Amino acid sequence: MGHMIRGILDRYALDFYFPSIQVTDVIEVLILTFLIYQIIVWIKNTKAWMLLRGILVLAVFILLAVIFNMHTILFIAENLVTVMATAAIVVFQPELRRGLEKLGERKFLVSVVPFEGNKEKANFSEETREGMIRASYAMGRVKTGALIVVEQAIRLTEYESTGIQLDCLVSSQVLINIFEHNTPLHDGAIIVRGDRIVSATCYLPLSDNMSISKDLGTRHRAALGMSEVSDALVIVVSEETGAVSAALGGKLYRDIKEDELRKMLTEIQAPKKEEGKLHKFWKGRRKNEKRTDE
Ligand SMILES: Nc1ncnc2c1ncn2[C@@H]1O[C@H](COP(=O)(O)OP(=O)(O)OP(=O)(O)O)[C@@H](O)[C@H]1O
Repeated sequence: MGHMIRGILDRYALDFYFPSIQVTDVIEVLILTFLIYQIIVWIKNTKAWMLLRGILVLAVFILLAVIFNMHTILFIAENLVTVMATAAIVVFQPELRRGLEKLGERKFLVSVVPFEGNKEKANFSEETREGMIRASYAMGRVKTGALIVVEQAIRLTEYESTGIQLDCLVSSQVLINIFEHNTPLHDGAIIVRGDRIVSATCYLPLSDNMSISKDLGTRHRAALGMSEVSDALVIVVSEETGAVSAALGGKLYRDIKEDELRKMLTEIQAPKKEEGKLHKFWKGRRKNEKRTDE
């Protein structure tokens, strides 16, 4: 039996080419699979999906031009390839940047490099969350405009530096005071990191989303823009209507109720649930420091 199998193998199998597979080859395949998967997900979730469909339509036209020997179309297509590649990079700069930032995000790193998970993430406490909610709806009732950026894994240092540096615990009173009309800090956005306000009067990038409602002005566009280039949750209170909205992941959730905002704020830092209560209470405070609403 053994002789028979060996005979069959000698006769047929030896004609095949079996490359020797090294460990690095397996790693290479895994890396490529992962990258291709990420690129496909990225394409699906961004404007790049529309670009891809556009490219497919163009490809069909070019194929027809090849089949029917349309030289002029082929000449134009050949010369436009480089220009179009450069244009795509310029048009999709925010998405490309977001994609690269995502690679560096802690959530992603934790799954690949386990020790990253031990690093401190600037989470906020329940008091901070409630302070932000209370202040937002209190400002909404008296139609005071506000823009609150709640930082997550992506550091917003670049935007922080456009404003006035602060270092103070979040409380509803402080927030209401900051956004009070005709005060030096009311214009622009504030950035909240963990339990502290780190900057006020910050300038945020404006979204160029064409589908955003025409009745929304630059405050809402800035909130949406910030959520497109980062993982931050941006709370916006309209000066015109008093409505509270929130922008997250490039989407604007308009005129949301208190409970919805609470849910969003809770969900963005879901892993925090595992932490001890005492740790939550003290995080972000200096020794003997108290909130104004305590
Ligand atoms: N790029 C920006 N970054 C930060 N804040 C901004 C930015 N653009 C506008 N703002 C804030 O928004 C205010 C202007 O709001 P505007 O009335 O244009 O917006 P809106 O979306 O219609 O909001 P509202 O409903 O409150 O009127 C500015 O005074 C400023 O405080």
